[in-house]
Amino acid sequence: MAIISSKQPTPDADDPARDDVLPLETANDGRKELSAKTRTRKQEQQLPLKIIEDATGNDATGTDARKQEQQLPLKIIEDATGNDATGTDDSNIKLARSASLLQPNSQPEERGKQEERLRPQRLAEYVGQKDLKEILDIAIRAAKARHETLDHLLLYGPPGLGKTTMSLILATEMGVNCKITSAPALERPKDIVGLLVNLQPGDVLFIDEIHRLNKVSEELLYPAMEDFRVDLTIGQGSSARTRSLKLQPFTLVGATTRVGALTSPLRDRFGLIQRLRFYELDELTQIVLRTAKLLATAVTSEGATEIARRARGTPRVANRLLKRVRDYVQVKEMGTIDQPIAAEALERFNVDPCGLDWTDRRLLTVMIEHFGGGPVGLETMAAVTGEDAQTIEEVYEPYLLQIGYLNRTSRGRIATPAAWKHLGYTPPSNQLSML
Ligand SMILES: Nc1ncnc2c1ncn2[C@@H]1O[C@H](COP(=O)(O)OP(=O)(O)OP(=O)(O)O)[C@@H](O)[C@H]1O
Ligand SMILES: [Mg+2]
Repeated sequence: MAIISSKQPTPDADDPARDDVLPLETANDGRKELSAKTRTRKQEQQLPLKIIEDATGNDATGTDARKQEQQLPLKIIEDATGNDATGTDDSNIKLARSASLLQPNSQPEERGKQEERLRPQRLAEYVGQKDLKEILDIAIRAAKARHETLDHLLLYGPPGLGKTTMSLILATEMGVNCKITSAPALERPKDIVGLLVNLQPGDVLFIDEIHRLNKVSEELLYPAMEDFRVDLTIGQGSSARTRSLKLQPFTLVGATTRVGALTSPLRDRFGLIQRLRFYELDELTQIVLRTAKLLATAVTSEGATEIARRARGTPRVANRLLKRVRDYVQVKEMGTIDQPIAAEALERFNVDPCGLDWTDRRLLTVMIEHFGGGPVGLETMAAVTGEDAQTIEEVYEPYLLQIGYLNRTSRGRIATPAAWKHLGYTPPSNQLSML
């Protein structure tokens, strides 16, 4: 299976051995700057360095930090007390780790061969997403019976829910190759043309982050998707001519976390548009049990459920938590992972029993303490917490909505009584009437 991966590994900010991850201090303007005491010469040249994590959850600390700073809304990992969690102090490192443990975005070490091993290979092995599986099963059977390619498919939903995995499964089920790329790797027209002309009959072309395609690449895709041809302009000025190249029939699978950011001409060219939803507890438990088997790790079903409960409805997080618990059990020579052991290990990593990370908790706490639980507008939340509004909306709110801790109303966001209780507050009696 040909895989063209465009994702570059990012440096690991969690690694305490890294000399470019330094303790931070809060500057007068409330932003974080490197502590003068701990600057090295290398870092002196890079100042100001204040990025620990970008809005996608990827580590942005390092030599590219300034470049990234210009492009992305940024976030600094802080602990629950509002202090930076990036210092050399052990507890701070642990907090920074737990924040990234619960981030659904993939981390560098999750893009290797070992991770590929954990992906289900066939539709029958793919746990959950019942409706999606049914629809795709019918589409696959029909396409196979007619000896045609599958319709183009757009998969959208939060990170880590199985979009890439599903795309690979589709190719396997259809008995074709899957070529994987992502929109940022298709900057120049020749990148996408090169990919398209090299497709074999029936191939699946998977484009991740498809909402980030630039206009030129997107327009090259239109005739490719509709008529399996690509229109090229050869020459310049008055001698310029357009030539059409015929392509092999193929299936485009686009994946995005932001379906609203797709242009409508692109969206309309997909025959199937499917949303992936967060996984239920029993589905995630099955995923943990399956992964444990592949990793030859002994776990009871109660232990698996305990891990699943804290995994934010996301298989990638579930697999990551299982691996951390496995490490813990190995170091402590504990044997089978049962419920108390899983709970103990995850407590040590500061993973909340509901899978909240400290930003989730802070958002809810601010709503409760400063706004009586809401309603409060998104922009106000962003201003008060220092988080980027888009990040709140796309990364944090979906899970809080899913577990019923947050409600969106026309007047703003409301923390539900369940959120009050989870954080140790007593909800006011008028809270229910607000919902
Ligand atoms: N339905 C599932 N059953 C079992 N494991 C799954 C399932 N969905 C995802 N996984 C596991 O979760 C991991 C993440 O899945 P995947 O990479 O497909 O997510 P994604 O939606 O493409 O994420 P991103 O938006 O970050 O690209 C995979 O390594 C896979 O092992
Ligand atoms: Mg993916």
